[in-house]
Amino acid sequence: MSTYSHELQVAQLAVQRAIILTKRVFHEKAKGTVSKSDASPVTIGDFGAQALIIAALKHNFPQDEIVGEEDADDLRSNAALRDQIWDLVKDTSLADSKAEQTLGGPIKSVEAMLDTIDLGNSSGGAKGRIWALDPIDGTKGFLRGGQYAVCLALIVDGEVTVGVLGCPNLPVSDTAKIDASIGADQNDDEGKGVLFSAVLGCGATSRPLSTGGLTPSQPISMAPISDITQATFCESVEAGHSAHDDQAAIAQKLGITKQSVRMDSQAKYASIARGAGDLYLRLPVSETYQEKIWDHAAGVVIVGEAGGVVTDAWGKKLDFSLGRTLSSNKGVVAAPKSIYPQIAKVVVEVLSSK
Ligand SMILES: Nc1ncnc2c1ncn2[C@@H]1O[C@H](COP(=O)(O)OS(=O)(=O)O)[C@@H](OP(=O)(O)O)[C@H]1O
Ligand SMILES: [Mg+2]
Ligand SMILES: [Mg+2]
Ligand SMILES: [Mg+2]
Repeated sequence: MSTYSHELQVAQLAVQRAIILTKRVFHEKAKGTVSKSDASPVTIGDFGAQALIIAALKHNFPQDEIVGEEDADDLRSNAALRDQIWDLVKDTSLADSKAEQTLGGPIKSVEAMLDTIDLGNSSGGAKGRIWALDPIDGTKGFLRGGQYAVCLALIVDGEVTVGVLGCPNLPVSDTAKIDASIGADQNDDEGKGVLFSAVLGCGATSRPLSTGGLTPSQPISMAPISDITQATFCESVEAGHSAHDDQAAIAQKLGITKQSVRMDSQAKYASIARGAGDLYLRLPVSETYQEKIWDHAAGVVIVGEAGGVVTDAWGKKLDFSLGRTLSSNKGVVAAPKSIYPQIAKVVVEVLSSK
């Protein structure tokens, strides 16, 4: 077995199992949405997915720390919400019993579920093995039936080493370039659901999501691009998450004529890594907002291994060793190696002229 192959397998199966739950929430349930202290939404899907993934990590790697987006505070004071989540978590399992066994089987009790969610409370840092978990990235996209991703990455001594992104609403087929329709409501599951993975130094892959064991994978790589004016660039749906006006100015300066593709979540990183798009621009809207490590860790290693470069808006490598946030970085620029320098120069020009 190569280094990190067990970590990769557990992460892939754990993400795959969590997506069984998030899809059940989307199709069968009231979403149980509550507002967090920063006014952002969280649903029973986010809590349930965090519980299932942390249980799988703790079963296999009991010593590892976990930086998870959610905590169980709201559930300890809201029995109805807690019971709704437990109802889903207790009988969500992979259809392949060997794969389910690898993840340690079901969580034992509702109390154990709350404690498991709270194991995502690591403060992160520069030493040792730390998992970064976003149980639903793009919660707003999830709620509106757009793109969302279940995101898990292993950071070793501050370096993102393993990354897995489960994107239930991306098309399995990657032959077409993405366009505006990709970010819109996904009305059915037909032909959708992709699991992206990478291990540092070992390349990036994708495979169709399944509800059992892992399906065969294929290598992915960014699209070769020589004429930047033909690039497809991705950005957030929410204007509050990245500066659409600065991004439009950058695109214009680069001579990009195509309309940007707006989609929620790290599905943006996944889409450029498989060559369905070319660039991802995420310029800061606020002086004070610090990007969260779970919003980027998996995407960064997947794009890096697919032949891309990811930095912040000023060309600095994203530093995952400083805790739960990327406190020394502002914004994100992700692009194929060949055109990154051209883009980075224009990003700095636009930001400096403000
Ligand atoms: N002000 C601000 N600036 C930048 N980023 C922010 C901000 N506020 C929230 N967030 C984080 O954005 C995550 C959603 O990812 P995207 O921005 O790619 O999606 S979206 O298109 O805007 O919905 C979202 O992740 P989830 O909470 O997991 O959905 C947030 O962590
Ligand atoms: Mg959130
Ligand atoms: Mg997120
Ligand atoms: Mg989230």
